Amino acid sequence: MKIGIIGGGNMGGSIARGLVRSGFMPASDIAVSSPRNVTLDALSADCPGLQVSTDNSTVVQGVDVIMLAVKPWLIGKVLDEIAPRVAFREQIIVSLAAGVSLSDIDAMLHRYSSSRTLFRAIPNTAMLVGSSMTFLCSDNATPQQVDMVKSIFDALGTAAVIEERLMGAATALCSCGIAYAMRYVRAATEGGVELGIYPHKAKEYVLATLRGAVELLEATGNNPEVEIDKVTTPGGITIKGLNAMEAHGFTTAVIEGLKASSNG
Ligand SMILES: NC(=O)C1=CN([C@@H]2O[C@H](COP(=O)(O)OP(=O)(O)OC[C@H]3O[C@@H](n4cnc5c(N)ncnc54)[C@H](OP(=O)(O)O)[C@@H]3O)[C@@H](O)[C@H]2O)C=CC1
Ligand SMILES: O=C(O)[C@@H]1CCC=N1
Repeated sequence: MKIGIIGGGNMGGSIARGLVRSGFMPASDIAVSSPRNVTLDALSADCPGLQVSTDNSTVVQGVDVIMLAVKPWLIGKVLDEIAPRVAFREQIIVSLAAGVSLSDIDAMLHRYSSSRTLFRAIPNTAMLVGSSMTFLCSDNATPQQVDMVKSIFDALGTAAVIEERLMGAATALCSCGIAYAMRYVRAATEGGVELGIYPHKAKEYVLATLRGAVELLEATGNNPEVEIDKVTTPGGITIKGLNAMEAHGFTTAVIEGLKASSNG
């Protein structure tokens, strides 16, 4: 398999770096285009052998999968640039653009081809370390094509194929969600500092605690409340902390944040 990636930023760059680092494919089978040489030079330094170009239409030649990793408002412009060089019957287009639907992309390509295979992929920034939760949906794809695209994102973490109607919710939960998790880490770290722990130590302790929480939930399969019950001694300090957090809107703040993201 060969992959052409248009846009070498957070997403496009992480896909290229992640696929090479994981050993999923050699750098020589990946081509990346981006307008600035500084972006391409950094990618080439990390992934020797990668094919790089400032010309988007170059990277679509001879690849099986074309990834669109540019900002949402550039998708139409990029498609107009590459469409004359795309073999729509053979090449799969995967858009990473949040909020741009399969039918939006289909409409942009209507004048170039009557039949095409389209995917949307919504990963998160943890692709870089092989731990992204990525959501996929598709139009006009065979089961083999779905397996092929899923295998790419499984190499960068865990991929799930979902209905397109759920993409907004999934984006909020897991793609924006990584920023929300970071904000919890920052908040907990700041709390630790106020309680007298050095910042770098507080962050280390918070991360270790979160790792433990994730592993407990994964190992037991329990609802988080079951695990919370094990921590909250009646009349003890944990319930006092939880109730103070709820009094300040913890759960509501998280849910309202997710809803705001998903409506955006
Ligand atoms: N960031 C995230 O967490 C997530 C982002 N997405 C989606 O992924 C897409 C990319 O986002 P992200 O990677 O964060 O954005 P970045 O800004 O990090 O990367 C975009 C890249 O596009 C390049 N670029 C700009 N104009 C063009 C062009 N005309 N042709 C080719 N490349 C171009 C830029 O190049 P250069 O560096 O050379 O200037 C840049 O490297 C967006 O549509 C976003 O909605 C989806 C899920 C999560
Ligand atoms: O904030 C955004 O719009 C992008 C899409 C999902 C994560 N970042």
